[in-house]
Amino acid sequence: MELQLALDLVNIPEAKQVVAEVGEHIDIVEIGTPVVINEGLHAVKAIKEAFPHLRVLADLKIMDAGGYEVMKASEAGADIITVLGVSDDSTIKGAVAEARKQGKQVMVDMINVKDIEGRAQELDAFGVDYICVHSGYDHQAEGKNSFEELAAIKRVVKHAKTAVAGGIKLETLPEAIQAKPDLVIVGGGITGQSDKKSVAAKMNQLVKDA
Ligand SMILES: O=C([C@H](O)CO)[C@H](O)[C@H](O)COP(=O)(O)O
Repeated sequence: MELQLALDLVNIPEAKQVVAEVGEHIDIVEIGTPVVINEGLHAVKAIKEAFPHLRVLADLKIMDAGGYEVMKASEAGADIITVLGVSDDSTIKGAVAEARKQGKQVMVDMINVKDIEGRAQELDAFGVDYICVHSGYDHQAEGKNSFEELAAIKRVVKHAKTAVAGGIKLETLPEAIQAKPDLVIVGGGITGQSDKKSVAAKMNQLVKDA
């Protein structure tokens, strides 16, 4: 099991500072959607150049033009690029085809997918690399999490890796890892803490021991 740090509410210099602090305790660093909106793909390039040993995920949440957007994120240095599960099949297939060409990976974000199990089976057949259940900020504000959805995709996904994201904290991590996802994604649970390094180290230990 691996740990991904999501950077959402920072600019490029702040992102570098956080990764410098916790980098030894994470496997993947995510350039979050708000950062991409604010800074563009320069943020992906800057973090990949500064920390070449870490895999970088560009959380573009692609909804259309899958092939083109995966190509641009790949050029910026992203190793993994996100596409929305609610997108058209052709968008997802285009993203996967381009990722294969570029030697990159595609993560599908299942945010707002209604038939989680059915869609996960379809996505698995399209050859996506990761399927991620996710309670976004707005769902988190309503007290939701994705732990049941994780158990649901674990029942049906045969090839893709599984991931879980959305409001995971040190205290809720044991519940998140119960269904044994391949990847746990944590943003505010690390970046919102005063001692980020120690929290990241504890989370990484739990993830690696699971
Ligand atoms: O994808 C995310 C969200 O939609 C904002 O872009 C976050 O990266 C993801 O939810 C993880 O962050 P936390 O919920 O703060 O753990």
